[in-house]
Amino acid sequence: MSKTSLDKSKIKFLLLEGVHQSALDTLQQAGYTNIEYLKTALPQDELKEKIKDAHFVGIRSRTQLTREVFESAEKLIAVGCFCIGTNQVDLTAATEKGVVVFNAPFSNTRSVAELVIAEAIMLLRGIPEKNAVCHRGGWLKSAVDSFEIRGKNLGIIGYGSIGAQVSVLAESLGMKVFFYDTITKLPLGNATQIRDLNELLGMSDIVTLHVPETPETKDMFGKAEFDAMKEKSILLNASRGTVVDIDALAEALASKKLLGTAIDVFPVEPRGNADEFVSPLREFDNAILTPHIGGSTQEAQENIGLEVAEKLVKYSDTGTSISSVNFPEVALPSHPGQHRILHIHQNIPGVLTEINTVFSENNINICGQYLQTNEKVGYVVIDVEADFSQLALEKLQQVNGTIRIRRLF
Ligand SMILES: NC(=O)C1=CN([C@@H]2O[C@H](COP(=O)(O)OP(=O)(O)OC[C@H]3O[C@@H](n4cnc5c(N)ncnc54)[C@H](O)[C@@H]3O)[C@@H](O)[C@H]2O)C=CC1
Ligand SMILES: O=C(O)C(=O)COP(=O)(O)O
Repeated sequence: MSKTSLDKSKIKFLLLEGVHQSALDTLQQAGYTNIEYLKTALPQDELKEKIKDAHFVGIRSRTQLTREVFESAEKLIAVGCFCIGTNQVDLTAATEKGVVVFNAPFSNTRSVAELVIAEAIMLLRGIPEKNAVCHRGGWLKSAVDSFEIRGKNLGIIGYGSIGAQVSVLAESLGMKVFFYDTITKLPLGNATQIRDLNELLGMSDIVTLHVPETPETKDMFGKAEFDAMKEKSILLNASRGTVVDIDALAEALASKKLLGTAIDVFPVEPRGNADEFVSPLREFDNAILTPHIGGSTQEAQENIGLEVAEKLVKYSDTGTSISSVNFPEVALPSHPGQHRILHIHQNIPGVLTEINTVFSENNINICGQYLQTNEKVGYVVIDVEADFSQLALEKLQQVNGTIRIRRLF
């Protein structure tokens, strides 16, 4: 089953933020040729205009898909986040509109972990400052505040896919790893979970943040947390810019409490490479500032392009919502020769009964059916005899609570 009710050449993909060529190749190989490709994110007004006739949209971390944007996106079926974070998408609004959201939860994790380890080594040796001084014609040959990474304590906050990889790499370099996470996690290697954040901060030479952007992690690292850190320790943040209070960090650098910092993500980031980057951290030579490139490697981007494009193709061709971040997960095996109806509805009592009544009252045989619900929506995939699919489609459109309905051949 890979024929869509709308001719594939009419199904429009809007790909933003320069997603990798592998995404385009995957879509084209699957027969989807109506692709608009842009290298940057779009301001809200332009985005609302462009998204109007898109059936699928592909974004990275920069594009804000707000409720207002979803209101304009009348034809939108699914969103592909070609990254890990989905905080830039109003997932509640997406779900209510029957729009499925996918991401790539693993493909760039190694890239972030490698960057973090490299930065930790650089900062413990004072390289950013020494490098800056050399560039200005100076010479800072000194061993003061210069340390090996071996034997140092690393404190990881958020021991998920990235945090756990940082843990393994750090141990291979001889570091002692401790981590703090809100849920109990299996420590890899010899790592130790610490239940109290302040305790972790007080014992770590290097602290690295790997939490998602949520209401709980917003500003979770402020003055109190800097105060709780060891003297002359280091903070790394390659998670989200909302997690760290940048003014408090600037203060900790100015007072020399910290030996240095590496920040990849900022509360406000330029929309594209042509815009100015503004931050109070610019004045500190011992701050490694990178333009949100933790996951920006060729390897990661190619894998993400393939992974997310495949998920979009699968959802378009077969209705499979497995690994979606906001939708009930459904994958019905194909029944050759049958037609497939995808019905998304509000999760209110009685909808499935009404759906099944349509079939019994009209003598339409169901060949396969799979329903899953979450707190907002129900998603049911039904395979029916080809001759009856048009009738079923028309009747199901009238079912109370219907949000969206689609047919595949
Ligand atoms: N700089 C970059 O280019 C990139 C940044 N990221 C960011 O890194 C984040 C983490 O990525 P993954 O490790 O793949 O996510 P993950 O979901 O696998 O792990 C996150 C961990 O943080 C924990 N956590 C959640 N709230 C917490 C809290 N308040 N305190 C302590 N722990 C908490 C979770 O329990 C989980 O173990 C992503 O959400 C994304 O925002 C991801 C990829 C690239
Ligand atoms: O994967 C993530 O969550 C990231 O932060 C990477 O974002 P990007 O694709 O580089 O805009």
